Amino acid sequence: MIFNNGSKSKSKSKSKSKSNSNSNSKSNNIDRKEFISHVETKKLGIWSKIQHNFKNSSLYALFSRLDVKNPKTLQSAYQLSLQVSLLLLKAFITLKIATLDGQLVSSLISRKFKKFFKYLLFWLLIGIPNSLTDSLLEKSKRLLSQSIRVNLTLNLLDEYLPKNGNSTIYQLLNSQNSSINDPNHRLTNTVENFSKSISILPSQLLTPILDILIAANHMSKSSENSSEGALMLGMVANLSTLVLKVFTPNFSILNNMRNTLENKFHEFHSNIILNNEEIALAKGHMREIDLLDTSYFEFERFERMTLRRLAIYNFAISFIFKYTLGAFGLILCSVPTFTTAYMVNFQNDERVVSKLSSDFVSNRSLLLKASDSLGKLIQSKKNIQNMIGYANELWDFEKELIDINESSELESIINIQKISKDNSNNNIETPLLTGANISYGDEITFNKVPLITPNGTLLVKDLSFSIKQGDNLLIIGPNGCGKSSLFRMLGGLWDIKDPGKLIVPYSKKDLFYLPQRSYFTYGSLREQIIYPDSYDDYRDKILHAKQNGEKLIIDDEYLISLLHKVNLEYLLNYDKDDDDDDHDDYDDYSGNDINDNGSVVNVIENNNDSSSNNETSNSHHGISKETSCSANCIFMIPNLDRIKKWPDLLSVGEQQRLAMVRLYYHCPKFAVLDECTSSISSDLERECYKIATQDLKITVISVCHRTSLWSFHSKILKFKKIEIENKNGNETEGLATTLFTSFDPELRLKRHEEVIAIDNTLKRSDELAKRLNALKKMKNTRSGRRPAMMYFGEDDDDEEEDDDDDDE
Ligand SMILES: Nc1ncnc2c1ncn2[C@@H]1O[C@H](COP(=O)(O)OP(=O)(O)OP(=O)(O)O)[C@@H](O)[C@H]1O
Repeated sequence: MIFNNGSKSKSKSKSKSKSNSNSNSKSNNIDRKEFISHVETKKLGIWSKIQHNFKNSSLYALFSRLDVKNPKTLQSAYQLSLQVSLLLLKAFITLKIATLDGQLVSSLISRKFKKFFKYLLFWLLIGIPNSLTDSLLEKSKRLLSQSIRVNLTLNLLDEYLPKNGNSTIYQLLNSQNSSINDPNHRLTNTVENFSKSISILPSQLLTPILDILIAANHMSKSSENSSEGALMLGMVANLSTLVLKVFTPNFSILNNMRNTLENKFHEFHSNIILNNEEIALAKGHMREIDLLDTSYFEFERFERMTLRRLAIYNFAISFIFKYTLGAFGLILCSVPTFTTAYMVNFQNDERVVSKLSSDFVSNRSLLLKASDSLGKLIQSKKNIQNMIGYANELWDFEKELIDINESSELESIINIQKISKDNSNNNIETPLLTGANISYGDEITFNKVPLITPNGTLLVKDLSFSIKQGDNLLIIGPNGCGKSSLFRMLGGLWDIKDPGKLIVPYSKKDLFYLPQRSYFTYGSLREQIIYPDSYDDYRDKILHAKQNGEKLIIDDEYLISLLHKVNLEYLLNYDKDDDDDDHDDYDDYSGNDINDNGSVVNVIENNNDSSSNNETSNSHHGISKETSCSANCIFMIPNLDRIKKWPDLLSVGEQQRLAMVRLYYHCPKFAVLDECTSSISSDLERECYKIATQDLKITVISVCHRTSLWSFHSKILKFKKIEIENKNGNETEGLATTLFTSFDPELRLKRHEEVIAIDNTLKRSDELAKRLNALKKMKNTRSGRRPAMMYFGEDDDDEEEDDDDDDE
C-alpha cells in the first residue's frame, strides 16, 4: 500500500498561489521539488518505492514522533507482538480442527466408533485453547488500541497545551493560515478511530494470509495435481479482485466527508449549548432547529448514499469470494476423489473411501475458510484507507501545532540565551513574552508599535506609551478602536511587528489579565480563586512563606478574608443542602473524592500509587506523606472545597467579583483590567479598585467607562478614530490615533462635568431657539388671520387670542 499526501500539499500550495505573488513562487518551488522527487521515485524499484512513499507518509511521521523508550510505546510493541503470537497459535489450532473434522468423518464412514469418540473428545478439548485464544486476541486488540490512543493523546496534548504556556490554541484557532477548526474532534474521535483501525490491522492482514498458506500446504499434501490447482486458484482470485475494483468506493474520501459533515453538526450543537440562555431569551428555537435540521439532513443524505454503496460492495465481496472462489475450491477438493474413482484398478475399498472423505472434508473446510479470508484480506483495504485518512488528519493537526510551538520556542531560546548571557545565570524560567522585538524591564513600554490584527488590518500606526509601577493607566476610546487589541499584544497573542518595540516584566507572575468575563472551571471554590495555580503551587507558596517567616501568608484564611472584602463570603455556604448531590455529580469529573471532613482527596493520585494506602488516605490534592501533616494545615477550610458548576451558578457581577479575588490572590506587579468590573455596583467597584491599587499596590491598566474610577489613575491613553477620505470622496472611519498624557483626575472630572453642563445648556438653548422660531411662525400666521370656519366654536378663537397675548 502506498501512502502519499503529496497531492494534498500540492493543491494546498496551489490555492495559496492565487493569493499573492510571494506565495506563488513558493508554491512553484514546492511543485518543482515534488516533481523532482516524483522523477527520482520513478527510477527506484518497487520495494524502494514503497519504502520511499511510506517514509513520506503521515503514518510514518506520526509514529516517528513517539518516544521509543516511553513505557506506553513499549506497551504497544508488547501488545502487538502478543497479538501476532496469538494469531500464529490460532492458525495452528485451525489446521488441527480441520484435520480433526476429516478424521471424524473418516471414522464415521468406516464405522470405527471408538475412534470417532476419541476424535470427538479431542475436538471438544481443542475448543478450550481455541476459545481462549479468541478471547485473548480480542483483549490484546483492545489493549493495543488503548495504548496507542493514550500515547498519541499525550503526544498531541503536549503540543496543544505546552508546558511553557505558549498560546498555541489561540494561534491555532485564530491564524489565517490554519486549516484546523475542530481540534476537539481530532483529539477525541479521530485518535480513537485511528487507534482502533491500527489495532485490528495485524489480525486483518495476518489471519487471511495464514489461512491461505495453510490451505495451499494441506492440499499439496493430499493431491498430486495441487500445483496446477493452486495456479488456477490464484488466477481466479486475481480476476475476482479486478472485478471487485469496480464496486469498491474510495473509503478514505468517504471518511473525510463524513467527518466534515459530522463536525458541522456538532458545531451547531455546541453553539446552542454555549449560548443557551441568549437563545432561550431571544426565542430563537425555530432558527436553531432550522440550522440543525439542515446540517443533519446533509449528514443523513450522505449516510444513505454511503450505505447504498457499501451494500453493493458487501454483496460483491460476499458473492465473489465466498461463493465463486468457494465453488472453485470445492472443485479442486473433489479432483482427487474423482481421479481416484476413475483409476483403472480402483476398488471400492472402505479404507480408501474413508481416506478420500477425510481429505475432502479437511480440504473443503480449509479452502472455504481461505476463500472467505481472501475476501477479508481485500476488505482490509477499507480499513487501511480509513487509517490513512485518520493518520492524515492527525498529522496535519500535529504538524500545525509543532510549527506554532517551534516558532515561539526558537524566540524563547534566543531570549533566554540573551538573558542568561546578561545575568550569567543558566537556571532561568521561561519569560512572559518572547520575540525579536521584546525586551524586559520593570515597566510596560510600547514604542512605535503598529497595532495590526491577525488578518492584517492596521488599527493604530504607531502606539507609544510607557508606565512604571504606580502609574495606573486609564485607556479610553470608541468601540472597535483597538483597546483590547493592545492587551492581546501585551498578552503575546498577537505579534509585535517592526519597527515596534515592547518592554515587559520578565516573569509571568508580574502581569495578570482580567477580561470582562473571566474563565471559571468546574471545581472547588479554592480552585476558582487560585486559577491558574495548581494545588501544588498553592501549597508550595504557603510552605515557602512559612519557611521564610513572611508576615503575610496567603492561605485559606487569607482567601476567605478576600472573599469578605468583595462581599462574596456567602459562597462558602452556597447551597449547603445540595452539597452531597453536587459532590456525586462532579467527583467523576474532577477525579476527586470527598473525605469525612468534607475535604478533597485526589483519586487519580490514589490509583497511581495503590501500594501506599496509608499515605494516600491522608493525602489531599496529591500531596505526599512527607507533607501530609502540613497539608492538613494548608487546606484548613473545607468549605473552600465545595465543588460546583461555578460558571452556571454565579451572575456576571458575582463572577467579576470572584475574578477580582483571583487578582488579589496572585497580586501581580501589573494588572490589565479590561472592563472587568462593568457589572459590579458603582460603590463596590470603587472598593475593588481601592483594594487593588492602594492596599495591594497593583499597577493597573484599565479600560473602564465609569468616571467614578478615574480617580484611581494617573496616566491616560486616549484612542481617537480619524476620518479618511475614500476614492469617492466620502469620509470613512479608519485608523485610530492615540494620545498618552499624565492625568489629573480631579481637574479632568471638573472639566468633564463642565463640558456636560455646557453641552446641556447648548442643547437647552437650541431647544429654546427652536421654540422661539415656532412661536414666531405661529404669530406670523396669526397676523394674516385665516377666515373663521363654520365648525370652529367661538371659544376656540378666544383661546388662541389669549395665547397670542401670552406670547407677546
Ligand atoms: N482575532 C481577530 N482577528 C481579526 N480582527 C480582530 C480580531 N479581534 C479583534 N479584531 C478587530 O480589531 C478591531 C479592534 O477590536 P478591539 O477588540 O481591540 O476593540 P475595542 O477597542 O476593545 O472595542 P470595545 O470597546 O468594543 O471592546 C475590531 O475591528 C475587531 O473586529
